[in-house]
Amino acid sequence: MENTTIHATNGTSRGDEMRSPDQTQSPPSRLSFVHQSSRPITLRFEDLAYAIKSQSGEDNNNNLGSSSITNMTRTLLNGVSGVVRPGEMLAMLGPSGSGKTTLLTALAGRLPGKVLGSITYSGQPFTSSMKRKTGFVAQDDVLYPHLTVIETLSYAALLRLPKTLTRDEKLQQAEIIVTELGLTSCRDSIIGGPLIRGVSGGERKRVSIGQEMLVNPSLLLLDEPTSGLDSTTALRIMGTLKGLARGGRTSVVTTIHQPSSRLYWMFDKVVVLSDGCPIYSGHTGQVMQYFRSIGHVPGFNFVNPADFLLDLANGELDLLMF
Ligand SMILES: Nc1ncnc2c1ncn2[C@@H]1O[C@H](COP(=O)(O)OP(=O)(O)OP(=O)(O)O)[C@@H](O)[C@H]1O
Repeated sequence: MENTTIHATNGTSRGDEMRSPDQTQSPPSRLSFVHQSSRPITLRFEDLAYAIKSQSGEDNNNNLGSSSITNMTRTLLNGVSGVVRPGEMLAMLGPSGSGKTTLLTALAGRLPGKVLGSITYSGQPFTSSMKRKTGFVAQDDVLYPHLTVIETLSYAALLRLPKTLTRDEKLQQAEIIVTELGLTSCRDSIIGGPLIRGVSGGERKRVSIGQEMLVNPSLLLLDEPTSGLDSTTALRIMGTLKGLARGGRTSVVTTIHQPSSRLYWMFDKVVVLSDGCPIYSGHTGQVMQYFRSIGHVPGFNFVNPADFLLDLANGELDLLMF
């Protein structure tokens, strides 16, 4: 049985789980193909640390243009652990620059240089076979500006779905994704780009997510999937991802900036980062109980635990009563 792992300043762990009613229900979905995942994966990361070498230049003599370069090491992640089982959704929360994207990129096996600690995928290291089972939606997605929404998804379906499906079945999957992600009204609009006006930023983000959902990943990693979206659209997308997680036994990991309370409760687990260090890693339902147990109680009645966590991660301790 899995125990909740909580890393905080004192490293304490707690066991009881509280869940909101929202967490126990998976939204219905019609993603027929993507719900057929037969390769569920447990993602486990333990004590991750990552540092980069940066150079800072300082002019010694401006007239002669000479300068001294100092090599500095900057730690971007330190002691981060967690586990995501098939069907679970994990959120990475923290202030801007706290290391969320770095951690997500590490879990996707895409970080250059050495990541200390251990990352395993059902007990195995990252391999090219694991890469094929992983979907990654980056913060700045790259799409062809001249293709329409349905063309983009149809090409992705034709290129990336297995040969066991007929051409018509593949195209049908693209249509299902269009409906599922609420893209029907812009189905035939071009994606667009800096020079040609196309779909909105939120619609564009949904197309990027759809491209990855199409291929039925065992592990789906998404960087800020809800940024720039209104809360209703954000909830709808997360509902779709939750349906994918539950139905397809996909492990879903996302970075997220400022989730609403309803969005927060859609996640099973959360890792909260502060300057690259975890202040919490475990079940979403246990957060308040855990921080209360170590003396951090919100100064007023927080409706949204995410607000409390972000205050903590930002060092806003004056908002708290001890
Ligand atoms: N290759 C790099 N070289 C120098 N600094 C880097 C590099 N990659 C990341 N950083 C720094 O590491 C820190 C963490 O970056 P990261 O993108 O992981 O943060 P984040 O929590 O995702 O931020 P945001 O919410 O703003 O996207 C930032 O201060 C960033 O500037």
